[in-house]
Amino acid sequence: MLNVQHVSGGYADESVLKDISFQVKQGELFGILGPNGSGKTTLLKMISGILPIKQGEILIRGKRLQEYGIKQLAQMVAVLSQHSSQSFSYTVKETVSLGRYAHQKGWFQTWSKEDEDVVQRVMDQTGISSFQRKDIQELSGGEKQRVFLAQALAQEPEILLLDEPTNHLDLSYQKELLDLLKQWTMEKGLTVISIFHDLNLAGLYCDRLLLLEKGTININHIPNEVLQEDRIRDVYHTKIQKHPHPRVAAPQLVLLPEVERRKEIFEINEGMIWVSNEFIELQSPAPLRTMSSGVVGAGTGWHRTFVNRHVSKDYNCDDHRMEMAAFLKTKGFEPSETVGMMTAVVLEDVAYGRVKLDDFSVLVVVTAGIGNAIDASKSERHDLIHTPGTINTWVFVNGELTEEAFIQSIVTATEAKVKAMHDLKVMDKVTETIATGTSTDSILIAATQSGKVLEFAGTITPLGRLISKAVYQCTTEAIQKSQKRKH
Ligand SMILES: Nc1ncnc2c1ncn2[C@@H]1O[C@H](COP(=O)(O)OP(=O)(O)OP(=O)(O)O)[C@@H](O)[C@H]1O
Repeated sequence: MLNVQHVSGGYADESVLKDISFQVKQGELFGILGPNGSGKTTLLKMISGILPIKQGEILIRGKRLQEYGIKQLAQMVAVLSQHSSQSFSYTVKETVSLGRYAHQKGWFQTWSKEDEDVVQRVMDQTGISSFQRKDIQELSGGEKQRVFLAQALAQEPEILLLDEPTNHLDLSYQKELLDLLKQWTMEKGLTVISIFHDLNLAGLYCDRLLLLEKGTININHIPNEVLQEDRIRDVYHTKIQKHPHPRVAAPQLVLLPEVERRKEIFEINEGMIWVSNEFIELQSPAPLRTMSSGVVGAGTGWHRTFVNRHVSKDYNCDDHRMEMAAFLKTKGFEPSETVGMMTAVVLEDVAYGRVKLDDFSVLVVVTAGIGNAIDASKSERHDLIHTPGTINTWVFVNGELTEEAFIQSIVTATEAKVKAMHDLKVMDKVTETIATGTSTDSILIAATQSGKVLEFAGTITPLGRLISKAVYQCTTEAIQKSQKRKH
């Protein structure tokens, strides 16, 4: 659809863009990124024919840009610029209708039924029909933006050029606009080329991204390749971290502030554990980085309160997450800051202990109910019944863990738990073989993310050794206490 070949040019004698080449296919949502002054707007002006090209060619549908007449080009390309403004007093509908100019024939321009239909349709699609009689000067920045988008769409272009289209738009209109553009590219084959300052929106919506750096192309590729930590840091001169979008297969970037919130030096220790009949609680002085399977606070996050709540053996609830969150609130805990688990064991049977090396330490807290113990290798012989007999394992690390170390910590802690069950010969009642856990075991790994960097947590690494030892000992002790209570 669009073919940019070795284009150079800019303003007066100075070449802002140097030897730019890329292609955009029909139906693509193509993003142009780059720091301030890198040449994004200049490139868009060249594609729209506003700014002459010094060297190279721009072809639209195989035909050189210069060979198109003004009206012909306006039927192919519409532009929504960053600072669309008009000084005349027009109504919304009149402003949108100006977009039909390129489609009107002859000297005596007539307003056809088709013109009217198109204007009404694009006003509906952009959600501005309800205020079509209002004066454009009376609208908010976001409303104006949508009117100018409708004007560009009324042109019925094949290529839509946008300079930061989400500027002025609040969160929901940003999403709505981009959803709409994406839909048009997919359903109507509209080609959209848009400048983005928000790298996350670009990563979420664009098929391909062109990253400009000082008037040259740094990379032209799929979002995952363009939005690499090193590349963005080098081009934008700022620290960022890449992480996956939680719902969509798209990369997202987060800024890493130079001035971090005041980091207190603290250590998670046994003195912070508080046990009552109702719950075991540990309050951290600052949020810890967590990975857990808690009823509340599951997945990865930052949490400062940890609660293991006692529930009766016949606890049954349609929405246990909601119920648990409500419980936490009644006890004065903030659910968004809490990892919460449930157990039916008597809480005073908790076992905990801290193990140390010179430069870091690990605190483990375990409650173990084994009435529901299961041999994982034969679990298909069990009915699917969730009972509260559960082993809840908390692992607190006073150190800084990598993502790898978090996951390895879960593996290592699980292996140590299985071995404790094995050595105590905890039986699966159905299969009459040694159990490996219960069907509802839960785990938490929480790290202070300060102090020693702990890259790995496999069983023989320094961190793995401490986790194995503490989890094995605490699980053994907690199981023994629970067995003793039963007899
Ligand atoms: N009308 C102009 N006359 C002369 N130089 C200009 C003109 N407009 C822009 N420039 C220069 O061209 C360079 C690229 O500007 P351009 O507007 O294309 O950057 P941009 O990547 O869109 O930046 P921003 O993110 O700030 O909008 C800048 O150095 C700018 O000073």
